[in-house]
Formats: sequence, C-alpha cells, structure tokens
Amino acid sequence: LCRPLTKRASRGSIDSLQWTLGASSRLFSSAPSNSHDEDTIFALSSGFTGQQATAVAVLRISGSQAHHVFDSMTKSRLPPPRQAALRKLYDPARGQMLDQALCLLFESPNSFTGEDLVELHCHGSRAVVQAMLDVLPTLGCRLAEPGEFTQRAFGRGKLDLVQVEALADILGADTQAQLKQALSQLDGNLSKLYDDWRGRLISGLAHAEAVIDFGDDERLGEDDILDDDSEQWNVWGAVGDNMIALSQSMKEHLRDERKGELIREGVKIAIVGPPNAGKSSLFNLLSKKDAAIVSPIAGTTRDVLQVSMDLGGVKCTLQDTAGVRKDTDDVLEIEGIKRAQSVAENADLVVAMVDGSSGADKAGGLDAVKSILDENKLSASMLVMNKCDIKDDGEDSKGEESSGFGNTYDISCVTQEGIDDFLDALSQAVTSRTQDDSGNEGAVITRARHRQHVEAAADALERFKVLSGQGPLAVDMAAEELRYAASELGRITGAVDVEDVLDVLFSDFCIGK
Ligand SMILES: Nc1nc2c(ncn2[C@@H]2O[C@H](COP(=O)(O)OP(=O)(O)OP(=O)(O)O)[C@@H](O)[C@H]2O)c(=O)[nH]1
Ligand SMILES: [K+]
Ligand SMILES: [Mg+2]
Repeated sequence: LCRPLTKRASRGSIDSLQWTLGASSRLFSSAPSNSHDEDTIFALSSGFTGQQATAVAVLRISGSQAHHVFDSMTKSRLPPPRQAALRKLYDPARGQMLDQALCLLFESPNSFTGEDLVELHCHGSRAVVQAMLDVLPTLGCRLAEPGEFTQRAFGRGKLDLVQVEALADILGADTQAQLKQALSQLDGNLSKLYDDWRGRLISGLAHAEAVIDFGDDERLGEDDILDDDSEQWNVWGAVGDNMIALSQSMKEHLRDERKGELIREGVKIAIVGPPNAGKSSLFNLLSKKDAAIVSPIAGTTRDVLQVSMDLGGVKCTLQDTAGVRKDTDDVLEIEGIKRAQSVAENADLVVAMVDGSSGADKAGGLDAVKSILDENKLSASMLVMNKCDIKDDGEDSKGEESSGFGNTYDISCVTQEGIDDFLDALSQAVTSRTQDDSGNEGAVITRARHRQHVEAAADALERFKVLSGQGPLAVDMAAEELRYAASELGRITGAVDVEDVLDVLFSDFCIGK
C-alpha cells in the first residue's frame, strides 16, 4: 500500500483512485511501510480551475508534521482539535502574511487519513493558492500524489477497499441514484455483508482446523458432529449446513440483474430502426440537444452517437445508430448496421423505432429490426411507431409484424404527440431495471470486481458442498475451499489476513484449555 502511486495519474485525486482501483488488489495487501509513507503531505483539496477564483480554497496537510507545519505558519497558539479558528497565516522565512484562513486541526487517529491533519480554508484566489503551494514545501512537507490522502486512509484502516471505491463513486456521481448508492456503500453496508460472510467462512474453517489438528475424538460439539441418519461421524455437521446456507445467500446476492452496476455505470439505451424512421430526431428530442444530424436522406447517421441523460434520477446513456436495412451492398451502410447491431446487443434497453406514417413500409422496417435483435432483446424492447402526425385517422399503425416486440407507443417527433407517455414508460423501464426491491438496504454489487470475487467464493462453496459429503478424508480439501472462498471475499474489502483463522479457532472453540 505504501508505494507511491504512478506519476501517470497526475490530473487530481479521482483519476488516481480510478487507476489504483483498476490495479491488482495485491497492491493494497501488505506492502511494508517506507519513508515515503511517513512524509507529511499537502494538497489543494477543493476544486481550483486555475482560471477563475473561488470563494474558498481548502488545503489539507496530513502526516506526523502536519500540526508543526501549521504551527510554524501562525503566530498564535494552535486551536483545539476539531474547532474552527480564524488564523493569519505567514511565510515563516520572510514573515510575510499569506492569507487569513479558517483553520481546522484533527488529531490522529481521528481524521480522514487517520494521521494528524490540518485543513486550511483559504481565500480561493490564484495568488493565495500559489503562495500556499510555494510556502508549504519549504516547511518540511511535500505535495501529495493523486489519491494519496485516501490511500493513507485505507492503509490506516479508516476505509476498506469497498469504501474507497464508494468515495470515488461519490466524487464521480452525476445522478441522485448513483449518489444514494455510493453513500450507502461508504456507510459500510456492502462491506458489512462481505465481512459477515467472511466471518462465517472463517468460523467454518476454524472448525475444520480443529478437526484436522485434533481429530474428531476431541468432542468438538458432539451433537454437531454425529449424523443421526447415517450413524456415521459427519465431520461437518451444523457447520456444513451453515456453509451451504451461505452459498445460497451468495447466489441470491448474485441474482441481482446487475442493478447496482447499472446505477453506477448508467443504463444503456439504444435507438434502432430502419433508415429515416426518425431515430436521430428522437435522440435529439430526448437529450434536449441538437447532437445528431436529422435529414430526409436515408442513411444520414453512420456512426454511433451517445449522450448522457438523467431519467428519473438514474444515469442513462442514450445511443443513436445507423438505420438498418436487410438488403444492402453499400459497404458504409453495412458497417453502420454492424455497429448498430453491436450497440443493440450491449444495450440494457432497446427502443425499436419505425416510420408509422401512412404508406411507410412498416413490415419491412420491423423485419429489419428483428434481424438484428435476439429474442430476449426483442421481447424486452419498446416499439415506437413514429410520425403519427402523418398517419390517417383510425389507421392501425402496426401490423402483425409487431408481434414479438414489447409495448408499442405511437409518437411524433415533430408535433411531440405521445412523447410524454413514451417518456414516462421509458423512465419506468429504467427504474424497474435499477430499483432494488430485495430490501437489501443498499448492499448491492456495484462493480464487476465485486461480482468476480463473490462468484469465485460461491463456486468454491459449491466444491465444498461436494467435498464435505466425502467424510473425514476430504476434510483437508473441503477446508481449502472455505479458505479460498474467504480470501476471495477478503479481496473485495482488501482485508485478507490468515491470522484471523487462528484467532477464531482459539476464541470460539477454546481448545487450549
Ligand atoms: N412528419 C414527421 N416527420 C418526421 C418525424 N420524425 C422525423 N421526421 C423526419 O423524418 C426524416 C428522417 O429523420 P431522422 O431523424 O434523420 O431519421 P433517422 O432514423 O435518424 O434516419 P437515418 O439516420 O438516416 O437512419 C427527417 O426529415 C425528419 O424531419 C415525425 O414525427 N413526423
Ligand atoms: K435520415
Ligand atoms: Mg439518424
């Protein structure tokens, strides 16, 4: 943990967090402490564009010398911890006043980093910020690497890895749903679930260690061990049942339709349909931007366009695609269709749009859309019949070909007829894909990284299930699966530590007596 972050990530702390989290979790495990980590660091923690002044600029100083650094800049006594105090700040070498700032002092371990920490709420002008950045390095501290404050918080156990991720998500949140989810994760909801599961695995493992080390004649809770039905020694007993129940919980946790990940990453909505259906018109209408070119020429859109939008508090990525036709030799068009198909395949929600006006080839349009969607995508899609403003009254806009699609909506991008209803339905579809009605209190998987580890742990428990039925000779191997599952969960929160097993062994089973 204590090695410096790469200089590649130099654009501020969020970038570096992303980079760090993308790297191997081993980075966080148990690197030895070095002098780099003992440095007292400082950084401008509030946003500063470098162009425009802000009312306030917050500088943070963290490390063993933080209070000393602050002390040397003021000519009055240090304020008590956690109490805001107005102080004049000086360059001690020249005696020149730098600013008058609101100052906050935190004492280790009760600070964000867990170290002694000082926050200076200065005036946010370029001159003040520059003066502070010039003077601080002369006082025995150095500029922090991106993300280094958070890295120290992790190293001192103030945050676990899942909470570090949550912090990055809070800083990157665009929508209320993202924010709510990240705040719940920072609060420790997800960590608690994984820690709890890991605790159960370690207990199970401790039981196995006991059986292995002392043999089953040690009477490790005789009732648990004797299997009534078979009248054989069942080495796992209730512990085995507990592990199997745990594997059920994990499987349920994984059956979440990626709701948490969808909230975090955004719901991908693809608009697909034949040329000239009005896809780009709808794209512009929904995104309230003139982002896509609209024209009566079929084949106007070639590339995939996308915009982010907020639908009912959920982040969505709306994608416009090239028109799809079944029979074409045009190389450019074929490439466009290929891209449209790939966008549809990767979308969480497909809006299939055809020209529903009188005289339009609806059957051909619907047929073309069907040719690029698989059955699941098709049945979950929303079918939009556009241009209802130029449709004869009473004419049924859709024919038999619309069977297989999801609900149908008649709209006009020109008169905006039917748009409100369609938008409501779209919002609802997005919400139903992201709302967690399991009552899980926010303990949902938010990243593929979590999913991978939980899946690996669940797989290990499946193997445990088989091995645990194979009697005393397989205890070793079954225990190994529990160990593996526990370490996979430990990797999620960054807490892998084998000593736990021994701790539980002696505290839970009292074998030493
Ligand atoms: N009357 C009427 N015309 C529409 C409506 N929506 C779009 N149009 C017109 O239909 C034509 C095609 O619209 P686009 O939005 O470019 O259609 P597209 O599906 O993106 O077309 P490609 O990108 O070429 O596949 C344009 O002339 C639009 O002005 C509508 O609801 N009613
Ligand atoms: K067009
Ligand atoms: Mg278009």
